[in-house]
Amino acid sequence: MSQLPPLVEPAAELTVDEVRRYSRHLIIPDVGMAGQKRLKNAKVLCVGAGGLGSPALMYLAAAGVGTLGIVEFDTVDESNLQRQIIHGQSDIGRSKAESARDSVKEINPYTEVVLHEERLEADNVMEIFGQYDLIVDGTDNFATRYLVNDACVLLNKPYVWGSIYRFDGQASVFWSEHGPCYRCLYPEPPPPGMVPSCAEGGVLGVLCASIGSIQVNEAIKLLQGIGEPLVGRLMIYDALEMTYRTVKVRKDPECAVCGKNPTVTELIDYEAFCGVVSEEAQEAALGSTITPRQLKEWLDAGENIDLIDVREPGEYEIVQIPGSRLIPKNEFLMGRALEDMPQDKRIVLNCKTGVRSAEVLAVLHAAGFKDSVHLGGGVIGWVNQIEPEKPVY
Ligand SMILES: Nc1ncnc2c1ncn2[C@@H]1O[C@H](COP(=O)(O)OP(=O)(O)OP(=O)(O)O)[C@@H](O)[C@H]1O
Repeated sequence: MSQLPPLVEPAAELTVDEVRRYSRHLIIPDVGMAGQKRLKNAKVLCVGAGGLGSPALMYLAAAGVGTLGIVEFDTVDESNLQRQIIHGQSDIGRSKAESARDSVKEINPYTEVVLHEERLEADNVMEIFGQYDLIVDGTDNFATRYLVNDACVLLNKPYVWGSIYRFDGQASVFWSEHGPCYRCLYPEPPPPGMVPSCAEGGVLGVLCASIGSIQVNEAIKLLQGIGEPLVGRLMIYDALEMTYRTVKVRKDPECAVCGKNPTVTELIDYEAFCGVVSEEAQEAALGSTITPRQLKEWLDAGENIDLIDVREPGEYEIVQIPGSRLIPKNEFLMGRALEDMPQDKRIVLNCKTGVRSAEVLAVLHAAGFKDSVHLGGGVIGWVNQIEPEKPVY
């Protein structure tokens, strides 16, 4: 991919204060006065003010982007602060959108901030995206990614994408007019439960800065029309090995949304498309879900049960239900754990919130362990109702 034309026209002028503020940009030949004026005229939307959205918003603001939109519906949780550096201790419990706006304003009072305090969904995305030149995605779920992608294709907007997990990060720019879209790379979402989220698997806080700042770098290049954008390339970063590499991504002529004969010509139901919980799991959980109080009664009465925790070892180390033993979900999905299942005891599964245990329950029911059950609400529900002195995460 060679250089693309600038996405926005330059603003009429910079004030004396702005010249002082952006002087280290202005003396870069590739940016200069014209480039900085383009940033001033730019309208950039960041979806999510979380791990990726934090550094993205902070650097977009510091760089002098004139208008920053923030779509975010959630509030700041203590467990966010390890990586979501746009929020601080005193923001716990506040709206993330408002907290992010305050930080942006502190970094750069010349940036106009527009808040969209709602969940981005099929029925608001076109109206919101229509107000911006470029979309930076800082979200963490497949339904939103396919939604953002499809809306960007339909509106012909560049989509600056990033993804993080533990020590691994990826970034790319999807822009169907000039290259592939997200669906060309990932035509289908993974089956529910197959790809763990950061909430399940964890994420190194500083990885957000590495990938979020690459997203800002790409946004700035696109707005100004400089350098080689990541259009048609996927950047893969391994923070443990400390390697960056890029691989080519080709436009798929059969792509459902940007191909020659698209089947997706308007927005769809993305929650259903991404199947947050599989149908098998939902079916298995029907009539086979117990409450924390029920489990407590069984444990106190010495019932003949085998309580199996299907989370990851690091999660088990933080907090467990007394008497449980650990067998991570994948051991069931790969079929390895089934051999060790007791024939003479009722199996009770638990995970963090009840999603993963429902997936395993479906596997157990299919393997003939029909009376096995799982704990609705998982270990979080257990701590809240039975052992509130224990930590949650
Ligand atoms: N459809 C959406 N509309 C608006 N904001 C979204 C949407 N989907 C996700 N987000 C926001 O994107 C951010 C993603 O941030 P991050 O991946 O760091 O996760 P988190 O949800 O804050 O943390 P965790 O899942 O670990 O508790 C979150 O603040 C989340 O509320």
